[in-house]
Amino acid sequence: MTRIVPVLDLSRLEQGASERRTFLADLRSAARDVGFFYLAGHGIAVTEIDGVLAAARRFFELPEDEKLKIAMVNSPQFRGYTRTGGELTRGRADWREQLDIGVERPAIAQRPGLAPWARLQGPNQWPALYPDLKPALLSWQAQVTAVAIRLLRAFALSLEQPEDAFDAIHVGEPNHRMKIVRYPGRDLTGGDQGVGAHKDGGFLTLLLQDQHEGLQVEYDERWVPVDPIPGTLVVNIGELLELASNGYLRATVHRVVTPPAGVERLSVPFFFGARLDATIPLLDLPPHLSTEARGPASDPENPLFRDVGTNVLKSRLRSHPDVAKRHYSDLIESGFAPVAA
Ligand SMILES: O=C(O)CCC(=O)C(=O)O
Ligand SMILES: [Fe+2]
Repeated sequence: MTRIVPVLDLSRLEQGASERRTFLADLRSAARDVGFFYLAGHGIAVTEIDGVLAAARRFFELPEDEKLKIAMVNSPQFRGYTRTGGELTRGRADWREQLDIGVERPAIAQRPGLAPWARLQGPNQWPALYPDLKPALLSWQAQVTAVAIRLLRAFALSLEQPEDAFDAIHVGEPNHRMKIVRYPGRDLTGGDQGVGAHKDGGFLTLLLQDQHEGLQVEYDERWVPVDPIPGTLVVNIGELLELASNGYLRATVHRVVTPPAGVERLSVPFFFGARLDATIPLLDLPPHLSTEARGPASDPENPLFRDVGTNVLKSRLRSHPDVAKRHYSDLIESGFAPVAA
């Protein structure tokens, strides 16, 4: 039986012209059909994979008050710790705790006329009691960024575009976000929504999951499990790639179901986005592809904008109303974005 969510081996890109061609065809059909695949052959060492999961585990074992010292609500850049139940998906609480990390850059001094999304640039928050976390997560960030860029180039080729078609959206100031996430077991939570059904907002997501099940993708009007395969990353298409390909590629809805009682699940999603100052291009697809482009399936509750910074800021404000109220009340009062109560 073929898997609904296929496994693709990235090293085939380097195995001669014919292997490369079939890899690109497989990539295109996986991304178009289910929008999710497992990536093998990515070149990231097992020790690195084990290391980032161990670092995540140690962070979550810190005392609650230590984690709360770096609570996300301190950060206008939406970086830091969110306790279980503190994040909303479509207005409902997700039962997971997490630490959000972005690109380490200095904050931009505020002045009149600056775009609202310029406030998203700035430093991360790190736990004083666990100094090794920063190098572990920044090392992971660098490795998955390199894989994401290789994949993005492969996507460009698979859509019969120049290899550098997406360079303008990341070169110089790549923008991405990652998280370490812990889903507590059913005995400790208020429901079964680990994270509610959603699409990812960036270009591509590269997800590392531990050995526990829970991730599911919507396919053919049912939920299909994306159970862990050791050594692989799970890749899914984000809304920006759907938008750039006019819906030829699909940003698929997915969710995480709370683990059974006594089990906790860890994951490390990495969201490769576009520069905040970028505008998403509309690719000029060849006729045999453009006739099959469905147009992006924009969620009416969450409309998409080609202007990346506006898009990112609106979705962050919606997910984290406490940060919105503390740091963005001026924007909310001016009607910039609706925010959950
Ligand atoms: O934890 C996971 O497996 C997936 C998380 C996810 O979909 C997200 O954070 O966007
Ligand atoms: Fe997601």
